[in-house]
Amino acid sequence: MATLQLDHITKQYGDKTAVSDLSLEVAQGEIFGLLGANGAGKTTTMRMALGLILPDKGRISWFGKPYDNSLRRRIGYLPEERGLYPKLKVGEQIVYLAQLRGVNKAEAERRLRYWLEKFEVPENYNKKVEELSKGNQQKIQFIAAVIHDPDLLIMDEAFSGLDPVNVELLKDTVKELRDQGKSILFSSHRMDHVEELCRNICILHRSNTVIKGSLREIKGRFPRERVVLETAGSVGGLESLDGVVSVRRHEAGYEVRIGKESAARAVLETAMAQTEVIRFQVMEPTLNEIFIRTVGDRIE
Ligand SMILES: Nc1ncnc2c1ncn2[C@@H]1O[C@H](COP(=O)(O)OP(=O)(O)OP(=O)(O)O)[C@@H](O)[C@H]1O
Repeated sequence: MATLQLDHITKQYGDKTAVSDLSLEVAQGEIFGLLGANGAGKTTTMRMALGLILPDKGRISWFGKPYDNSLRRRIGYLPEERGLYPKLKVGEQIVYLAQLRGVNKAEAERRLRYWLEKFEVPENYNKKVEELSKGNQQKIQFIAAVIHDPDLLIMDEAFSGLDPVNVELLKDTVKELRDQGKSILFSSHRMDHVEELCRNICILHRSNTVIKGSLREIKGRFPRERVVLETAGSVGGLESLDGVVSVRRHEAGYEVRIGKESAARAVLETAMAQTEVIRFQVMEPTLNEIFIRTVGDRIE
C-alpha cells in the first residue's frame, strides 16, 4: 500500500488547467521527486496531496484511505513561501504548532531542543523569527514540518536560501527520515539534489506529465552523448571523426559530444593510437540534461 496515491487527478482554476490527469505513488521509505518549470503545477499538486484543496477529477488516498482530519497529525509540510510569524519567538511558535498536531508541551520542547542542536542553532530557541537569517529561518521552517514526527512529508524547495554546508546538513536529515521509513514528496529546481535523493520522479510541464518513472529507468531511455576522455598527452583529430558533434579541451583532457553512440569507440581508438588513455567514460545524461531536453524543447 502506497503512503500517498494520486489517481488521475485534475485541477482547474476557471479555464486554466493547473494539473491534468496526474497519477503517482509515494511508497513508504521513499523520496519522490516532483519536477517542472515555473507554473507547471507542482505547488497545486502538493496542496492537493496535503488535502488543502480538492481535485476536480480523480482520487487521492493517504495510507490507503480517503482524507480525514486525523491525517493532519501524520502529514508534515514545508511550504515554499515561508509561513512563520516574524514577531513570535521560535520556542513559543514551534511548541504551539506541535501541540496543535497532538504532541504534548514537554515532549514538543524536548523535540525542538533536539532539532535545534542537530541543526547547530540551539541559541535560536528564545529568538524571534525576524531576528534570524534567512537560512536559519529555513531551518526553523523545516523543524516546524517535522516536529510532530509525520509519516508523510511534503517539501516544496526544501533547501532554498541555505548555504552549501547547511544544504548538506538538511539533505542528510532528509535521507535519515527516509531511512526511518518516512515517505517524502519533494520538489526542487535543483536537479543535482533530486538526482541524489529521489528514486522515482515525475516531470510536469504546463500541467501535463511528460516523464515519470524510476530515475534509473528514465536515464536508460536517453542516449549517452557525452564522452569523458583523460589522456597523458594531447590528442588531435577528434573533431573530424564521424558522429562527433563537438570537442572541449579542459585541464585533464577532453569532453566530447557525440551524436551517435558508435562514435565513442572511434574516440577511444583515436586517443589510444596517439597517447596513453587514463580515463574513458561514456556518460549517461544528467537529470539536468534530461529536464532541459524534455521541458526546454517544449517551451515556445
Ligand atoms: N489559486 C489559483 N488561481 C488561479 N490559478 C492558479 C492558482 N494557483 C495556481 N494557479 C495556476 O496554475 C498553474 C500551476 O501553478 P503552480 O503554482 O502549481 O505551479 P508550480 O509548478 O508550483 O510553479 P513554481 O515552480 O513557479 O512554484 C499556473 O499557471 C498558475 O498560474
